Amino acid sequence: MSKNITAKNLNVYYGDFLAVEGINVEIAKKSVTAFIGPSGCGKTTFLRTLNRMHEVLPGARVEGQLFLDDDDIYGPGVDPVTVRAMVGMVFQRPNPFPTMSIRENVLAGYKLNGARLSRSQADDVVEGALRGANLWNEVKDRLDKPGSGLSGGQQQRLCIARTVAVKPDVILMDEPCSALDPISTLAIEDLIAELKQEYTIVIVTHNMQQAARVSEKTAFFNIAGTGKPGKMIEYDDTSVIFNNPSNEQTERYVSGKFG
Ligand SMILES: Nc1ncnc2c1ncn2[C@@H]1O[C@H](COP(=O)(O)OP(=O)(O)OP(=O)(O)O)[C@@H](O)[C@H]1O
Repeated sequence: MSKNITAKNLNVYYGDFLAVEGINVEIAKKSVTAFIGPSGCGKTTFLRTLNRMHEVLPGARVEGQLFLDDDDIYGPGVDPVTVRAMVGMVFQRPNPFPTMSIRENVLAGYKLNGARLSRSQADDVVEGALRGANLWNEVKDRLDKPGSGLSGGQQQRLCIARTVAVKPDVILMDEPCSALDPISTLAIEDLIAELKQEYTIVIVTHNMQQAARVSEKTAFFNIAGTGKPGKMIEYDDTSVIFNNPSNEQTERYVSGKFG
């Protein structure tokens, strides 16, 4: 249910523009890895290559290899839709489907995949996913009410429930708390700590305290200047990145001297 991620010599383009260059990284299963770095250094771009979301933009492409365990997700004949079922994504703004009920939102992935569930199977999926997202107790009496009627923090947990419902191997989170208040943020951080027991989690965050709180490993990205590609400068245990980084750029960034 959880897979290792390995990138080998990965370059990421928007048309002719090389946005991210030369990524080599191994991310262990059942762990949380944070991507940090200044704006525009390619964190989101690289994150979106991990489930082949990048290529939905016209002209966007990837060079190199990206493995989930031993399978290259960019290998010949691999269906991006299958990859996206294995690698779920949670976005910056909670985005439940506004016309769907809470229950329908949780089941949306099954519907998209064309799976047919009996009523009792669907009930089990809904309860399991909402429990997994620490939302069950708050919504169990209003499953048929619209998902858009929940608070922002609850909506984000609903989006996490929708993601875990289809049992992915990896969960990608792109600044999942940036639109949330501090209490909801802590609820999501607690949830991340629980989810890592089952999933490989990669999170982009601008909040360095958050990276320090939730992740075991941190990757620092940087960019040499406008128009230059973003690079992964240093990747290590989170405690090393924040307390004793080996690269001077990392040290300057985590100590607040730039960015
Ligand atoms: N759709 C796009 N088309 C062309 N270039 C893009 C597109 N999206 C991003 N870029 C460029 O790719 C580079 C990396 O952007 P990206 O959004 O990945 O950075 P980031 O580190 O996630 O930034 P932020 O922290 O501000 O979200 C930037 O130069 C950006 O302008």
